[in-house]
Amino acid sequence: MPRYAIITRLFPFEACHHLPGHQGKCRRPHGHSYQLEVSLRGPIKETQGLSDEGMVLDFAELKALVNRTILEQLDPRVPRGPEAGMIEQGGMDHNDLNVLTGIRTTAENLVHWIWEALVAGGVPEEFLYRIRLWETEKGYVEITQAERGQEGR
Ligand SMILES: Nc1nc2c(c(=O)[nH]1)N=C([C@H](O)[C@H](O)COP(=O)(O)OP(=O)(O)OP(=O)(O)O)CN2
Ligand SMILES: [Zn+2]
Repeated sequence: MPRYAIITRLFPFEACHHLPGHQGKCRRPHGHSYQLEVSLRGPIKETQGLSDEGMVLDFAELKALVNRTILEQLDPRVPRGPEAGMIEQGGMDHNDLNVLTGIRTTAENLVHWIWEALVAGGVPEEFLYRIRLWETEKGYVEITQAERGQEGR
């Protein structure tokens, strides 16, 4: 019987967003120091002599996957979308999650967007265990297979 484990790596990033129509302060553009936590659950590899013997997935591989599929698009030095020109004209110098994702950027919606981006980027969905996104130091949203409607698949 294979032994299983859950591995988690943290990915801090800076970005701005706003929530149109929000009754509080969040309707205006503002920045957050987000902290993304990506957790995978899988069998511990047992093949002797391989670099990843005793691992579910090398943290370096997980880092490369998340960088490629999510964080490289969020790099504030890489403006995206039609608003990119604003930066040269003295506009926002953070990535704007509203522009990048095209969704209403609540933390709830963002964790589902991140889940889907990771799967589209090649992370096997059955290995995705939890996506947790800290929007502030005090508040986070997380989803697991259950919230994706995939428990027991
Ligand atoms: N369920 C959710 N509620 C809120 C979200 C969200 O994504 N999901 N987002 C916001 C805003 O983006 C806001 O920037 C963060 O809210 P809040 O915790 O109120 O921010 P502060 O840390 O600045 O709170 P203080 O109490 O003023 O320190 C709002 N709600
Ligand atoms: Zn916010």
